[in-house]
Amino acid sequence: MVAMKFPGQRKSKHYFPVNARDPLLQMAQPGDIDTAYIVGIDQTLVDIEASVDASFIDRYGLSLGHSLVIEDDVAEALYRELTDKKLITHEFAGGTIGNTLHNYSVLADDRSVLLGVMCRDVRIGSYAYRYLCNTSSRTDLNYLQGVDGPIGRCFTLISDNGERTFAISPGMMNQLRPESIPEDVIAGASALVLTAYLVRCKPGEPMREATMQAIEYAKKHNVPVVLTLGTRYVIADDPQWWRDFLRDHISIVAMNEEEGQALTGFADPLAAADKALEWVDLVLCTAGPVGLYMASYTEENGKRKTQHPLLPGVIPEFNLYEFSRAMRRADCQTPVKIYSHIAPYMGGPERIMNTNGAGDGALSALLHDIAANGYHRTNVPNSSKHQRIYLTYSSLAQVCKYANRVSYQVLNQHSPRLTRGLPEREDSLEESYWER
Ligand SMILES: Nc1ncnc2c1ncn2[C@@H]1O[C@H](COP(=O)(O)OP(=O)(O)OP(=O)(O)O)[C@@H](O)[C@H]1O
Ligand SMILES: Nc1nc2c(ncn2[C@@H]2O[C@H](CO)[C@@H](O)[C@H]2O)c(=O)[nH]1
Repeated sequence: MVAMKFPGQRKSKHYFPVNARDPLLQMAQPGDIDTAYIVGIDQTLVDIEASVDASFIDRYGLSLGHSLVIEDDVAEALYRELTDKKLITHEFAGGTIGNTLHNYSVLADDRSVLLGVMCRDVRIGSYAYRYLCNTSSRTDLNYLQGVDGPIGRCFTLISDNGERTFAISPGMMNQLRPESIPEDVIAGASALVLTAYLVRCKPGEPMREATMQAIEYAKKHNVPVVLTLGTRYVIADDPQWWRDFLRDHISIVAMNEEEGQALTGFADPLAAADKALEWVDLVLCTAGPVGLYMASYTEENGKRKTQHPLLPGVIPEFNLYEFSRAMRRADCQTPVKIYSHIAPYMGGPERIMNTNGAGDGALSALLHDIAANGYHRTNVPNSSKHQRIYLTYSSLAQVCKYANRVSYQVLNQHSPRLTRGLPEREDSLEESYWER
């Protein structure tokens, strides 16, 4: 069996995946090597990207920056106008969790499992076909539930100012049934990944129940549940409902600063991340050109001081213990909160191709680190790294670096799905660095 690619070396200057050289790992018998994987649920969607003017958004009853579900007749009219005027620029496999799992599999060179629907009979050239062709071969699609109808379409409408507006034509994307959630697949996963979009379905559509079924299995088998928040409007509809949902079901939340504000009332991403720790164990909050923040818990006795400069913020010197590894609060005897921040990698790309999926990319990196921890724990259980039950393999500071690096990679390409893994050697580092 091939070993999973590990997230990075213990060196702070750069962050990229390399094969683990842990001698203990090499001693393990091949039969002992167990794989770690991530499972997620998504609405199976293709992104149909087009550049439009403001009047287009108004004409179809959409709302700028929002992701709205549209009726079939509106979708047909909209699609016809886009094709007639030749406005469609790209068509990709999409869906926020599909993207995240694909990116995870590309980064880890390892298995992820996608749960959702797929057309029972796939026609060559159809959107379903395109979805399958544009998903990593390491993403296991064998558990998809067959449906007799189309997958969803996500019209990704880019305005002159670069703002994206999503119009979702759902097709059969919300027809995933609770019986289609395999308990053993959830039980063996390092994490279950969900999006807030999953609970946005019409009465009678089973997606929400299927999601709740997966959450129930994850809780039963102590698998951390990860939620990414979608857009701020989904949260702003009923912030208290979401706070309760996080408190009751979620270990890890990923959001951008706007979603963070809708959830917590705090516009400052560090304040929002800190507030969210009331409900969950680990927070990833991306903040566009400001970079990203992470917040979590660790054991008082095991906390580690940073060697980086201390940073100012709503919590002074908040990054003091960022060299600590994240833990679930319930696994700490004396939990202490830890925080970290990182500015965009290399100051951000010279030219941003597309910010679509930059946040999802950051989440894939975090998931890779979590799965690497599960992999290492299974294969080297006596390692000092597992004296406590940690959530991440690396320190919060290191995970921030990795997440940030992956976001940069997504910003540098057009599609939200990585076309390849990170380079083994960063061009930005001088030759002597590699000669150690
Ligand atoms: N304008 C920018 N300049 C530099 N870096 C950026 C910029 N926008 C985004 N980034 C990088 O990408 C990361 C994620 O960006 P952002 O906060 O925009 O994600 P998001 O809104 O969740 O994206 P999406 O919902 O499309 O996945 C940031 O943490 C930062 O590292
Ligand atoms: N699952 C899901 N993904 C969405 C929705 N709206 C937008 N996205 C995805 O969000 C991604 C960008 O983060 C795009 O690739 C879209 O496909 C939705 O309602 N559900």
